Amino acid sequence: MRKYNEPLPTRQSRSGTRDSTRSKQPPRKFRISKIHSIVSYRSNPFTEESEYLLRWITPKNAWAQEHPPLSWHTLEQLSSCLSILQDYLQRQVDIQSASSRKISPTAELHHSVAIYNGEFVEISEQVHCISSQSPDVSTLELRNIPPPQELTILHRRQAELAIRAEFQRRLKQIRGPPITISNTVDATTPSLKFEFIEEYKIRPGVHRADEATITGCQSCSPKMGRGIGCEYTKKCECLEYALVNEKNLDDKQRELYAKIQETREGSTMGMPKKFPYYVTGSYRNGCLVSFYLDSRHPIYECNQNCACGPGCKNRKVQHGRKVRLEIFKTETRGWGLRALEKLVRGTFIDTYRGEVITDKVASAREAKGDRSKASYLYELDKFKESQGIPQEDIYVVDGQFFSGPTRFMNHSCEPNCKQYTVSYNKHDYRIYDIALFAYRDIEPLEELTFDYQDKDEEEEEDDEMDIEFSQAESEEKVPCNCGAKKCRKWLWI
Ligand SMILES: C[S@@+](CC[C@H](N)C(=O)[O-])C[C@H]1O[C@@H](n2cnc3c(N)ncnc32)[C@H](O)[C@@H]1O
Repeated sequence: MRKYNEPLPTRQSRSGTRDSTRSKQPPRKFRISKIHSIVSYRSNPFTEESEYLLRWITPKNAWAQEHPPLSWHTLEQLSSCLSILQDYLQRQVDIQSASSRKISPTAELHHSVAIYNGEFVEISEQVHCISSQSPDVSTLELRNIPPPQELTILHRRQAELAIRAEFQRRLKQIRGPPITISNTVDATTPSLKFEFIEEYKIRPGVHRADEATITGCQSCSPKMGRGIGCEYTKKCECLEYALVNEKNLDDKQRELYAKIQETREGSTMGMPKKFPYYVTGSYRNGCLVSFYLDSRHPIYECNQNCACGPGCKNRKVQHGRKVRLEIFKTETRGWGLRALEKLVRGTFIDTYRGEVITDKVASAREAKGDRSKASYLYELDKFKESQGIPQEDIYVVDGQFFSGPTRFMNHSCEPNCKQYTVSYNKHDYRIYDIALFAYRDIEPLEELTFDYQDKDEEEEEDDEMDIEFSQAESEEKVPCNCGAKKCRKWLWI
């Protein structure tokens, strides 16, 4: 809990314009409120500190709407709610660039308003403002509210540095090797409304398959063979779901497998399978094998109900990121992601995480958003066709407000990474991990990208035919700035 006991002197009391006869204490019920926004800024002539005028959220009744409480706060005091300051800085930029429109940040306040000192409290991880116990609370006619001064260069810089420091503090809390941030393009920082998470956040209406369906391999043990866990694909019930190793099929199996591929019906159980990861001491140890990199086959890792134990080599993605990453600002694609070390083909980077929401909620969020702004929605539709799942039952991962570093990965039509389905429950077709792997060797500081469309070649050919036809609707589309020779020109076709 954060508290500031010393009430700030108000502008009115310093300038002597406070009209104490009009002083109004807000009704008791308004004493705790969430913060709405910053509506003004001043450079305090006495302390030379920056001070921001905060508007608090008021209940939807006439009195409250007409008398929104406001209070002045220093940058230090805003340290627990810097995303509000970040919004204010962005709004100042927007106002300056909207040359045809004059926007006043206080335009919506038509009446006399209360300006009084507030204190911050954190309730359920959200910052609220409570009115100070000080009697120094007054009302002020709107015309007396100072119009926001233009932020001094020094104060803007101080605010930007405080915002950047907060983002770096959050980066340090992420599990695994360090993640840094770099921006040589401008002074911005990714939104502080965004939070890093380690696991999916399951939202209402989304259900994982029953725990009882999480079956594990029972005949395996931690010390099998060369001590690599589930080495023997014929013995391991998890690896039974792995990709068929065509090289090792006998004639009868080869015939059956060809039929299964043609009709997409039948079972590959009992056929030799391919282990997904390199398991021996080469520099590729732990990397996804080419066999999987080039196929769209899901990876079924061992799970908590398996007898092989945590050291089993059929567990890679579940142990998390092992590479050092950097979030950096690009010239034309917003923020991007790069690795600070060389990645060999098949290296696991990280999963794409977020809130898991229903298709209906995703559509509503999409409709609310601006198409030209960034999209962070990723459909979990890998098994849609094979399992006949209707579109409305598909879940969607939204990485806008909660996610991991891969949420900053941009699209490329010729990407250096690819996304793969990783499942720990063979019987859950609606929730699984989306894991990003290097698709080729990648040099340090090279931007990491993947193809947002993730289509097979056949589908891509269809799309190419569509492009000319659909360019007429180009206003709806987001232009692609990947710069690849074979760029499809639009992000989503
Ligand atoms: C998952 S986010 C990637 C991170 C994003 N650049 C950011 O600053 O937060 C996807 C969004 O990034 C932008 N983007 C990604 N790849 C792009 C590309 N090749 N060309 C233009 N914009 C791109 C688009 O706005 C897209 O909706």
